[in-house]
Amino acid sequence: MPSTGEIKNPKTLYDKVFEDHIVHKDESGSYLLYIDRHLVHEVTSPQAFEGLKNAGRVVRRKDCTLATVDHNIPTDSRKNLTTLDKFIKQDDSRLQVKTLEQNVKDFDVTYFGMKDSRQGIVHVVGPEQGFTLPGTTVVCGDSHTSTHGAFGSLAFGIGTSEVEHVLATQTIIQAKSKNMRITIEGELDEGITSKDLVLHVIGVIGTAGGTGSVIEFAGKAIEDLTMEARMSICNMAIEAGARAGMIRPDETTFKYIEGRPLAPKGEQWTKALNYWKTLYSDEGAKFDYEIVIKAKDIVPTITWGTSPQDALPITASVPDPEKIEDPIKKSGMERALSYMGLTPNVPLKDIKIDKVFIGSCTNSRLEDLRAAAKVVKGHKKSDNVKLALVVPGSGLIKLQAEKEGLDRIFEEAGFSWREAGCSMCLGMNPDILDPEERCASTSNRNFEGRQGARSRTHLMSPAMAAAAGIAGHFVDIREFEYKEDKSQPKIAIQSEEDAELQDAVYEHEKKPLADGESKDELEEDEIKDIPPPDHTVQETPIKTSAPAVAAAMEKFLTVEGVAAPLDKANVDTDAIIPKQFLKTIKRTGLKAGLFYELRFVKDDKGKDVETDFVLNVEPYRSASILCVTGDNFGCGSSREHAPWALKDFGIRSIIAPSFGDIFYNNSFKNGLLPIRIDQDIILSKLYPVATSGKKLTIDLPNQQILGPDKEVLVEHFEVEDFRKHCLINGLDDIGITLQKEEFINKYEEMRRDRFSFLEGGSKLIVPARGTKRSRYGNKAQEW
Ligand SMILES: CC(C)[C@H](C(=O)O)[C@@H](O)C(=O)O
Ligand code: SF4
Repeated sequence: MPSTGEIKNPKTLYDKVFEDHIVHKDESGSYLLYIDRHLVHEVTSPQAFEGLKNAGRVVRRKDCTLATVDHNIPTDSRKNLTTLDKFIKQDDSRLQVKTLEQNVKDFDVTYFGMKDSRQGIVHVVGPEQGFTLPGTTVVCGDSHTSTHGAFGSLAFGIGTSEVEHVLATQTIIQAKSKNMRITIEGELDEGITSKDLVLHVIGVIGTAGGTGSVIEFAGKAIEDLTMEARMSICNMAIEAGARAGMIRPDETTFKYIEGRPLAPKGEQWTKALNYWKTLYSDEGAKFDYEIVIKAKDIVPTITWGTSPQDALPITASVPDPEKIEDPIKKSGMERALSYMGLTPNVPLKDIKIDKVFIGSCTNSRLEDLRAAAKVVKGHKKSDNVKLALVVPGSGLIKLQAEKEGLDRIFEEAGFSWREAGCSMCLGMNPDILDPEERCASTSNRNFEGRQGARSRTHLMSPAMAAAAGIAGHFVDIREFEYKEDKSQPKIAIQSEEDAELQDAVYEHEKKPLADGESKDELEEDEIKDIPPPDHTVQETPIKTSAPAVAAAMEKFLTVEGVAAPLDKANVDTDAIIPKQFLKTIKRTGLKAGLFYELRFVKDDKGKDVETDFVLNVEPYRSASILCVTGDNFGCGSSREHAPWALKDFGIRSIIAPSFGDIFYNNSFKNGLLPIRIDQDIILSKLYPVATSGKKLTIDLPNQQILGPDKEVLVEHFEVEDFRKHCLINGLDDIGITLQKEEFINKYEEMRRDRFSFLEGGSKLIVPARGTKRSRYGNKAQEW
């Protein structure tokens, strides 16, 4: 870090990146931020493109947009892939993929389809291609966009309405988050991975621990990590409830990026590097929260329950609810144990598994596959393990792994080697667990039903998942006996085109850095002052008269209705609307999927039968308010289908102590009002009214909640002025933002100069359409 003496106005890494992207600030404190990189996938984009089409709008910055398919696609061998119609058997999955293919064609967006080796999980593809760069703002209609923060970018998941907003305006409306720093002091012990580290952190701070904050991960243990390991950590920042995770870019970062297809080259590289080296938290910068964890305290960690915070050392036993005093926590633990089919006090190492999943945007990179292959080498999959899937994060990772012979190692051990995609991480494709099957999984979410109806997921590192596949039960990786297999793996033969594409990205694998080599290459004195932006942040008052173009939503003034009581914490969006309902390309008709796993069970004939879940009981079938007692409602996935489903059911407002950030945002975009109220007030004043079946009134103009006799129960609730203004007037954000076009133009003018190394973006990619770069021959891409 360059020593600059005492810094007058010390800033955090987050502050710096945020400030460098402000296009405009209105007097209510709401910011319009410029977005440098927008990743798009098939699940959260159809409704956004449809919105653009209906309004006659175009994609503002095609060069800042990159699309691929990942969630819906089968992971079977693509050797015989001819057409999507034949290859994707599930109708709704095929429709989503084909809809994206049509949209990228109609809007001229760079796209890696299933016949392109560069296709993969969106969060693997961005960094792999050098599209993700330090100091950029990165968004995607996907909660794990936090992954990209490993590069020192400000990267976060958004909902579909925001996807449309970014496509149309290249900006996003944002409030400033809080700054949190988690420092991991000291060095990790041998064999402890970034996955153990992040599971440990979430176990300590909880899934709501980072709510409202951007977490900067710092400390020696983080600095020592590779980029791939750093990505696994930031990937799961969302599981800690954070808006984003960030890590200061350093030599490891620069080395990773250099030479990648979309990385800046020549003079632009030097200019970029000079800027990137200014991206760190200044000494004395103010963090709202500081957490320090000792690296030495981190051991191999796995989850036992249905939330990522249910993490324990592998040496522990299944927790015992009898030892818990807090009644809410106790009943939550009982429910989780019953769902997971676990008995208290059984050592975790004694728990047998049915399946293994090595993959997902958390752990499907080369380093992960190598670690798993090292474990598997020379062993055989245990007989009680029905399936062990290994799913590379991208086609290029698959090729490189095959070049190294990893596929042979897995296959010889009885593991199944697949094509790139999200696979069993959430089972929107054919890879799912059967009911009550237990999986050792390298993914990031162990929610109920996540990998299939009544599936049981345990999160862990790739080495631990691989070892569980060999032993048939969970294993402390430190005790695992590796086999030294002398036989040389058979190396796969690649086509010339594939080899070329892969070299462009993985060439550095051939020449690993010698210790200390990188440090000297980029001297401190190369750091030059980057001129400050030539634009000043402009403030304008909120317009009170709505322009015709902006009026799109139902107005929200007062809502009077029955409030359905929900005595639960950490209600994730997977629970609000399970994955099978995400395959729609419309925003409506989602009522049937709302709380599906809680509202229905199957009878003997496989028909849905209603449970006694609150929304199935009178008078709550017509509830317009949800009164939740526990924290973190709507955590997890960015699926806007959650507010769509709630709205479709008739819910207009949700009261809870706290909310998942993305869900909170998505609600406002759909005329739904989430209200944060202290838990003790909910429990003492609102919940009793809800359980009595009487009505509450939400008065947004006065920011009050009234009881059945119109008595004031909550004197004042908080809501940002801008959001309130939009709800009351039924305003659509895009219309409002487009009125600020002059500011966007001005920002872009500055950006072309100061951040010239970001120009061109995805449009610098060698075109995939009908070129020899197609993986399966020289034919044109299907689209
Ligand atoms: C489909 C998408 C909206 C979702 C997300 O936002 O995370 C998915 O990737 C997930 O992991 O649940
Ligand atoms: S978390 Fe799973 S489903 Fe979501 S993007 Fe990552 S791999 Fe795909």
